[in-house]
Amino acid sequence: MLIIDNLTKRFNGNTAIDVLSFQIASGELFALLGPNGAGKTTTINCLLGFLKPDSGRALIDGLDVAIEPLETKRRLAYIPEQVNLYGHFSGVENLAYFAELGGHRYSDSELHAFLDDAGLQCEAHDRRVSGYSKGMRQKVGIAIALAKKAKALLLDEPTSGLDPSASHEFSRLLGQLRSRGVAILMATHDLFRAKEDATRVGIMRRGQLVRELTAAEISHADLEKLYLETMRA
Ligand SMILES: Nc1ncnc2c1ncn2[C@@H]1O[C@H](COP(=O)(O)OP(=O)(O)OP(=O)(O)O)[C@@H](O)[C@H]1O
Repeated sequence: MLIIDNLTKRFNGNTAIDVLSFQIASGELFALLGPNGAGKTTTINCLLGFLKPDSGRALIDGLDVAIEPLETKRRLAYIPEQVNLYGHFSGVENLAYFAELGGHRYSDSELHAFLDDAGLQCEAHDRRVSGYSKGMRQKVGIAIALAKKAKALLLDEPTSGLDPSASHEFSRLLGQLRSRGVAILMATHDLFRAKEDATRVGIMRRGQLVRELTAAEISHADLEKLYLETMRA
């Protein structure tokens, strides 16, 4: 479970997040849409504990990020637009390192099994990550989420720059994480993936959640129309 509770964040007097509240249950994927500067990344940074909110709370698995920063980080996995891995280490070495930071130590065969589950081709497991594509790096990110047994996953524009098959494969992996009970927050500009992958879709504007809908109840065309109308309002 992931909770944003009346969160407000200002930068030099400018309000980036304005009394924002929403909840994401275990096994749910909430897609957060909104124009550049709407406050999506700032929301994620508050959940990660990278930014301290001016008021309100961010909770992960019932724990307040501001009060228990280390424990909440252990329960979280984060996949930004470019997954940061150590380029001179292999996929399996990166996974071992990040899993251990999350308090989990695995055997070599267990680590390879996580990479297999995340769809990374066998021949790449022991290769240096510096030669990986964006999609391959994301698979290591998914493997880290699996190995950490993360309760919540934060994604910031994960499908930008992925080709259609990599994007489709990525959404299949998100489905797997959902079925394991992970609560997923995905900030995105990709209306198609939001409609396809999310249980709920939120539209943010000027730091506020101005629309919230159930993905299954809206068509692709209507979501786009609603988004554009919300931007014009
Ligand atoms: N570190 C910072 N210092 C000052 N202002 C910031 C900082 N981070 C974000 N902002 C401001 O907060 C507002 C929200 O930015 P944010 O990056 O959260 O938007 P976003 O919805 O993620 O946008 P995008 O779709 O472009 O990624 C913007 O006005 C931005 O300029």
